[in-house]
Amino acid sequence: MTAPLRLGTRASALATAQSGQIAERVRELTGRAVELVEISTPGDRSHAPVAELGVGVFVSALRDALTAGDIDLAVHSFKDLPTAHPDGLVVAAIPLREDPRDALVTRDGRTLLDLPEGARIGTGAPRRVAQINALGRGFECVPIRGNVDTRINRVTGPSADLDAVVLARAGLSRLGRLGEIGETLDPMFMLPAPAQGALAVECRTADTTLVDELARLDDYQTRAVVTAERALLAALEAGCTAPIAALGEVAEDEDGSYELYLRGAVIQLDGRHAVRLSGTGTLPASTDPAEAAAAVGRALAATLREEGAESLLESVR
Ligand SMILES: NCc1[nH]cc(CCC(=O)O)c1CC(=O)O
Repeated sequence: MTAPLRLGTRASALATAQSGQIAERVRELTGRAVELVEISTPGDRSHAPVAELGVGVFVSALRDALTAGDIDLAVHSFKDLPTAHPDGLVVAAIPLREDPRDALVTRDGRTLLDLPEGARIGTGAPRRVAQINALGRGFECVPIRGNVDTRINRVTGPSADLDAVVLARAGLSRLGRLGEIGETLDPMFMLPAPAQGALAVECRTADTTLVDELARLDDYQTRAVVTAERALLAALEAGCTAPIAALGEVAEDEDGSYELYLRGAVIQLDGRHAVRLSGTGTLPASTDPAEAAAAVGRALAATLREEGAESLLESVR
């Protein structure tokens, strides 16, 4: 009888929902018992905007607990992970991604087209603010923080003060709240954050048995697209709070190899200037797609730079 695996999670509803769903998958695939261990992070205790708290604020407490041996695995929202990876830990699985798109929560099923000029939209994420401003519809972006429930309450609660909030559709899906979406936003104008909707299942590199067991949760196509999106972000030397968007998609070729189509955008906060480009590459059929996918991301980052991404980023640094 082996000891149960300890899965560390933040206490928020979203974190416990996604950790619980992964715990269930680990039980199914490995036959091992899994228990959730709540870890409080400075990001949960602070009310400052995420852009001020800095990259990885939600992640380091979980990683410290992993390194210290207090927990055996952790589930992160992949888009919240810093691009640098710590020694001694490995992302052992990237499970099948949820729908990566952003969603607009409104009252009475209103869509973006139904919102009047001057409508107040809650989001503090520079990437979302920049793309809403780029619509040229005269919307006002209002910085907002807190968990999903708090954010939705600003629109539909008793003391609502906003017309809409932008949230990742994936988070709403994991919480069973898709019904509150007024419109899922088209990536043509609201390109998601790199790795949005994907999870990273992390453990200690030295736990080789667990590393192998968790590999059964891995999804090839998700790993490929997420690797490409994150390589683009890393090559632009920017974190998850920069106005950078990326979305990879994969199609299978007749010969069994895969074609990766990657879109990327850097948008100035006021939405007046943006660089939006795409790139493609072929991924090997059977081997690890990571290197080929990362190359597509780096190449697209280089093209974005040539077309002026650097000066757009400079304006927000
Ligand atoms: N930065 C917070 C965060 N990190 C991951 C998600 C949503 C779920 C996901 O992308 O996997 C959210 C909330 C949001 O952006 O609406």
